[in-house]
Amino acid sequence: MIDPHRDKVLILDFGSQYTQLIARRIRELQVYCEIHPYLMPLEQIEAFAPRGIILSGGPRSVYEPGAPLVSREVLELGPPVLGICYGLQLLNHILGGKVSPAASREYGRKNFTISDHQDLFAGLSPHESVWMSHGDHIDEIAPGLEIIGSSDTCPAGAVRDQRRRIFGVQFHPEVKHTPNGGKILANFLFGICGLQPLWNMRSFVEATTQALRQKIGTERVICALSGGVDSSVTAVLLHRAIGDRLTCIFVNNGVLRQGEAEKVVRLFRENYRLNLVYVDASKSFLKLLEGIVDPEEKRRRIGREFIRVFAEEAGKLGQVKYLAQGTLYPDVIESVSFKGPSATIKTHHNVGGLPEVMPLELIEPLRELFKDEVREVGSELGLPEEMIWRHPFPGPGLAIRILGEVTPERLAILRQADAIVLEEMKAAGFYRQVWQAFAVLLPIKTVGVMGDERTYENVIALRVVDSTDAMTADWSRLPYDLLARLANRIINEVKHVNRVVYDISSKPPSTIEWE
Ligand SMILES: Nc1ncnc2c1ncn2[C@@H]1O[C@H](COP(=O)(O)OP(=O)(O)OP(=O)(O)O)[C@@H](O)[C@H]1O
Ligand SMILES: O=c1[nH]c(=O)c2[nH+]cn([C@@H]3O[C@H](COP(=O)(O)O)[C@@H](O)[C@H]3O)c2[nH]1
Ligand SMILES: NC(=O)CC[C@H](N)C(=O)O
Ligand SMILES: [Mg+2]
Repeated sequence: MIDPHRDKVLILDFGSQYTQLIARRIRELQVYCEIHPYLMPLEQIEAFAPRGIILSGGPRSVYEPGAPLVSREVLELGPPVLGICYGLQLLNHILGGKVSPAASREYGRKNFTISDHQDLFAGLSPHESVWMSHGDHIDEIAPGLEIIGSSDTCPAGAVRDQRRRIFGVQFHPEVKHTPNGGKILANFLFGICGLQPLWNMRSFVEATTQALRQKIGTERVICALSGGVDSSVTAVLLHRAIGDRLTCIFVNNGVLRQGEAEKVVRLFRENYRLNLVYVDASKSFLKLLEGIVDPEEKRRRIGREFIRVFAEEAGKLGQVKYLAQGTLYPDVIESVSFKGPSATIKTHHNVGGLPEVMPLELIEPLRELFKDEVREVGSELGLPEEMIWRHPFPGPGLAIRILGEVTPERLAILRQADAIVLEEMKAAGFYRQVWQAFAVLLPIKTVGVMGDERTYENVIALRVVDSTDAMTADWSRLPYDLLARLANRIINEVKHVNRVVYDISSKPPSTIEWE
């Protein structure tokens, strides 16, 4: 078996907003890569054994005191190096050239003239459109470097040293606004570094299954399973590796969607025959939520109860060594990035520090993957489409979509409305096109008229958003007739609702959820 990690690329991060995009593009070209802070020690770089090194862009200027630098040794390790934007300026600086502020800042689409098509620009036209975003430029080119491309205001727009296999571009090949950026990256990876496109989810599944078997040996593993994409793929992958030695714990917290508990249990018990402990703790959760209207207090109570229930169930299982979690690569990057541990990581991302409660070692088989790669793994593993394309659903569930107190009556209203939203979104073919679609029950009543009778009933807000990572989002421009159908069905079919409104706020300044 060929190891999909064999041909890998190291991306040293200098703080560019595009660093993750570089990684995405390389992965799309089927090459494994990792992002590390520019301060990664030389021995660690050597141990990582990259077959190509990319220096990212960054907000600083190389000539400033305290600018982020790497030692010259990094350029002399052996693997070819590609500097992008700040990375190019850095190369030039380290190799003895001069970088200074340009007369005019270049920002946006630019025409770029290519003067050499041998390696980095093989197969490209003499003129290409590229995306620029810089205020500094190469003023004096370092000894050994030659110019292979330029724009009207940036003479040293692309440079190389063929002997030492060092390359640099002032523009950003990783953004879509550089239409042939992918070709340039492919030239670097396949032409210059001589890599092979080994990274695909089939080989990932094979390699990871073996690695998990080796690591876990004869020990036992537990996994908190929500039925969401991340924990489901984690569970199925582990089940494939260690079979019966995996036990999943799925908690019904009383605020799940309509039919969700049954669906998750059926899918995992019947299709995968995996050990699934189903804990119906809905009574205790709902009891704890009685009278609570503050959103943060709802979250805290649900989080604490999750941990209690989980610990109790895990305790019943006896000797367990590992806890599996569906941590993804963006979570990892956020916590190791150039800027240091990020404050934006959501505290809710795992079940809330379970390892502190129980002395378990963590297993995170998806920690190298982006969400779309996780979905592909799910597909390789034969998970049903419905599960793979499921919208994210928060751990505190419907509790944070019922504004005000969570009561059995109000839960029933929201569940039914929510089920209609999902059904109609799927029927109209819009479910997969949007990031999330759900109903929210508002804590107010409004007047309506039904069959000549005055009504005084609840309002449902519809929230449907487009997003790529939930960090920013915009309301989806759904067709009016779909909105009309949603409103009609909800008002007609759900008792105690007489009005539906559509949320047209973007994030920021609003958030996706209402609480
Ligand atoms: N009802 C539940 N029972 C057991 N574990 C749960 C439950 N809800 C959430 N969890 C745990 O909390 C983790 C975080 O939940 P989160 O919603 O962020 O991720 P997910 O459900 O795996 O995927 P998605 O983001 O697609 O919903 C889950 O991966 C799972 O381990
Ligand atoms: O597991 C979770 N526990 C939570 O407490 C929680 N709050 C928000 N979300 C999800 O995170 C994304 C961003 O949501 P917001 O824009 O509302 O912050 C959206 O996808 C939300 O659904 C949660 N997920
Ligand atoms: N985007 C970048 O990498 C910018 C690099 C450098 N700070 C400049 O403005 O030229
Ligand atoms: Mg979830």
